Amino acid sequence: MVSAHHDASTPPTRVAVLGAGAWGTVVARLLTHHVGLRVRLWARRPEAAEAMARLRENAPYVPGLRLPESLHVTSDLAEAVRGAEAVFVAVPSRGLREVMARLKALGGSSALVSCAKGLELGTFKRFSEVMAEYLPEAPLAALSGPNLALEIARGLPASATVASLEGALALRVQGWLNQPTFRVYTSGDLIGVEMGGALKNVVALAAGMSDGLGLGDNAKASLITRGLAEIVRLGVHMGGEEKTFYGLSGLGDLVATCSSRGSRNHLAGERLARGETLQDLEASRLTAEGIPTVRAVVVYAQEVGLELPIARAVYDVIYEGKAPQRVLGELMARGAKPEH
Ligand SMILES: NC(=O)C1=CN([C@@H]2O[C@H](COP(=O)(O)OP(=O)(O)OC[C@H]3O[C@@H](n4cnc5c(N)ncnc54)[C@H](O)[C@@H]3O)[C@@H](O)[C@H]2O)C=CC1
Ligand SMILES: O=C(CO)COP(=O)(O)O
Repeated sequence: MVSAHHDASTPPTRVAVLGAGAWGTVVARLLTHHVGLRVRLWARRPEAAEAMARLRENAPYVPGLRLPESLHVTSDLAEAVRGAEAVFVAVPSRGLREVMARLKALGGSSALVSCAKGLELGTFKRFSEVMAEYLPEAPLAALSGPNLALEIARGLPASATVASLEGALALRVQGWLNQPTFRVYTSGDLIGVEMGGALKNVVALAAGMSDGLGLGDNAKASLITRGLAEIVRLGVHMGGEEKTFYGLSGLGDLVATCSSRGSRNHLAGERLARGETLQDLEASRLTAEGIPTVRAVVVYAQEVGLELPIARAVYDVIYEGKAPQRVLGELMARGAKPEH
């Protein structure tokens, strides 16, 4: 692998990645490509950090990915973030507030880069908004795109968008992550990038149900396309720019997640189609961010009077116990209308 240029006379820049699941581990590995960076990866459980440091792999989450010696793995949060110019937050939504509260207690002036995808139930906040509650002074960015972690871990090509209201931060993160197999674009539309990443998971649940029921490629293409219409409707309502939803963090990620057998949201949809319930999915600890997100979306859409039939159908299966076959049938039976 070709390494990014670094002048040996300049001191290294420190960055931290929080969350040593699939995505945090792969983001940390991507960052180690830049020789000017010192990367620390924080794992919540000491035994997980110890095993990763010793074996130089994270077999439970990213089998086969070799962790370079330069990647420092620790379960000590203070050590992970000390002196870091930026902290990449890759914990799933269920751990976000707990981790942010701990970060706040440590103080610090790092920029924060949200790597997670979802919307908070109850507040309907994007994750960068949740982060800002704890560290209001921190410059914020979000990284999102068609980024199935296990493909990137195998060195397969992928691309992503880093969005920030602060152009210099987006450029900085782009410079750290860009490499021959990972092409990074910048954007100033933080809302659009985060909304696209959150909402594609809801459509992926529907696509997984459709695949699980064997409804075919025409049905799935219809769900992806009409799902995109719902993403644009809600995303623009929230303040995102329409064009962002046709970019990597919108359509790009939507296509990847809805078509992939490697997507956990798609898998959750397939399992629901096989008759499994929310309780079954929760018991298996599957990270499928579309599950909490769809609830947040449907509650919010009801409040503001937005029509989001696919999100509603997914919600009805997961939270109302309706049969996937029935709700997908009901989508087809809705009143006839113009496409646009
Ligand atoms: N896996 C992927 O391909 C991608 C995932 N993402 C997003 O990244 C986020 C993390 O997902 P993954 O890494 O895939 O999940 P994962 O299921 O692979 O790993 C989750 C990790 O978070 C840890 N964790 C769980 N609860 C925690 C808590 N309360 N505090 C701290 N750590 C906790 C777990 O121990 C585990 O190490 C999600 O929002 C996901 O949507 C984004 C892009 C790609
Ligand atoms: O966000 C992802 C791909 O970009 C990962 O999707 P899943 O969380 O459904 O696995």
